[in-house]
Amino acid sequence: MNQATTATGASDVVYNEDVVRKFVLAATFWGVIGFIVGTFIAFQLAFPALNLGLEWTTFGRVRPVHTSAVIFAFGGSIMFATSFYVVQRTCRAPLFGGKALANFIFWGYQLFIVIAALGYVLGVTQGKEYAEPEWYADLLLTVVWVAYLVAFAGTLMTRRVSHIYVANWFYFAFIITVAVLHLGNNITLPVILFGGESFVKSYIWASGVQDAMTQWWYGHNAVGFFLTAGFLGLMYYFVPKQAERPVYSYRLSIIHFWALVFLYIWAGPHHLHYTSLPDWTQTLGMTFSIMLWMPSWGGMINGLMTLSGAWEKLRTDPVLRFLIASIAFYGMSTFEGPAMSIKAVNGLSHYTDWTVGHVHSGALGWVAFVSFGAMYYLVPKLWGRTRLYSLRLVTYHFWIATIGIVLYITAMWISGIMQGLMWRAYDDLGFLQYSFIESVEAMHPYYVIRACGGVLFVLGALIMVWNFIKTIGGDIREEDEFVAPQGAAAE
Ligand code: HEM
Ligand code: HEM
Ligand SMILES: [Cu+2]
Repeated sequence: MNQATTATGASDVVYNEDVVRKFVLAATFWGVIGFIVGTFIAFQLAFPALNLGLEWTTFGRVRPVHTSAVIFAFGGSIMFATSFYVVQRTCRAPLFGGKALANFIFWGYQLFIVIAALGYVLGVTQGKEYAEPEWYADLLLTVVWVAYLVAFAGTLMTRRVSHIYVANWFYFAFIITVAVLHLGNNITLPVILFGGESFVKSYIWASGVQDAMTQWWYGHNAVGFFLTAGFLGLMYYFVPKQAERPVYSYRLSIIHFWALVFLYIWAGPHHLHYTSLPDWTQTLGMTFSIMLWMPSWGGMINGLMTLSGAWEKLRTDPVLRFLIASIAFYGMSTFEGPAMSIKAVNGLSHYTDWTVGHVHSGALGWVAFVSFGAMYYLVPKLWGRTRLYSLRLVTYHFWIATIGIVLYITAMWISGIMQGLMWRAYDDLGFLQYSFIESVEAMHPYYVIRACGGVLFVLGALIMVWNFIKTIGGDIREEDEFVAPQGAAAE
């Protein structure tokens, strides 16, 4: 495998780096927008006056703008950028389909994002979480995604090395599964086909519990394949690269790959505990979720142990620090998830902020951090600079963002468990001890703390933007870090 990770590009192959550059810029842009919108809705929850009394700016409409901006616009652009970069290099082949296909994918995807976000603000939605876009946007995404599959699989098929590096397995599973999920969860009938007045409105084929199960088969595997498998692909390329070490165990990567893709698909019912979903289905979802802990930690161990023999690099390399911290957060949220999938635990955690805390330890700690690490690696390479403008700024970004995450998730753990306990508290006469609004009031301080965590996370991201602007501009800041690596530790 080592030969694959150290591929530097045979001289006769011209890689398409233009599309990678575009997607890196898009990811940076959408990341900042998504984090700012997240911080805005966090303040809305703390101070409802910020709904501004306008339909377009209410929490309910802005929330999906946040979730889609961070998952699909930011996360998606990262996936396109890194998968295109990695597949070309590890296959020593130019991107299949040429510039035209790559540009179609880029602009088609950006168009999809804008159409989807405009719809949310105007009140157009299917009402399915993470699958809010209506049928016309879904169709556009289908075309773009097929083009993505063609470009990626075509590059694999025209590869000039016999071996397929493990990162590509994860990317490929991500592309295929997201296609299946998207098609399965969006089978709808637009009302206009049946003489309805509205162009935008459609109805999902299923209803009731069948619809709920389809939705959470989708939602859970969006986490499993969009936010996990894809980003594991990223990890398998960029961690060995940045650490300059081979992957710890190639065998482990194959075992945990197959275990992960097999188990994830069945775990969706843990989103529907204690609903009208049949009991056996809930238990099945719980069982598979608990088993899922193992392949998840297999990935974590493989990522962390890649550093064995090179741990001291963590002291001097802040980019590596982002990557390794992300793996630690991945391990944490994939421990918390199986715990929350146990019905007795879920009885407390479900509907509370505990879920939101779990989401963001995965989303901020794992997805965003591993992406920042990859972007810091890529930007100097893609723009032909010898190194980043400033490593010290990377260190600042790391610590500011980490404090932001810690504020976010600890506030949510406390408020979530408090919510759960308040809702189930009875007084001596057997009446509920608290009214719902009392539990809402009790959340206020934690919502303020979470919003402050968001401000720090945004601040860190803006530092990154500044670093990118200077790096792309060709500036280099004289810093001790570069001459005497020990300087970073003394900082
Ligand atoms: C500055 C950083 C961020 C802040 C302040 C923030 C804030 C928020 C808030 C306030 C909510 C609504 C919670 C609720 O309804 O009670 C939310 C939901 C969500 N956010 Fe973020 N967010 C941030 C970054 C991210 C990132 C980077 C991702 C993904 C990569 C993400 C993914 C999500 C998801 C999936 C939900 C829905 C959670 C659920 O339904 O349980 N967020 N966020
Ligand atoms: C072994 C791995 C994992 C398991 C078994 C798991 C399990 C769970 C469970 C039980 C819930 C709460 C469902 C509910 O009460 O409504 C949940 C929610 C969630 N988890 Fe995980 N989790 C895992 C890893 C992750 C990771 C790594 C991420 C992010 C990158 C993530 C993102 C989410 C999101 C976005 C939700 C909220 C869905 C919603 O209600 O909108 N999970 N997860
Ligand atoms: Cu799930």
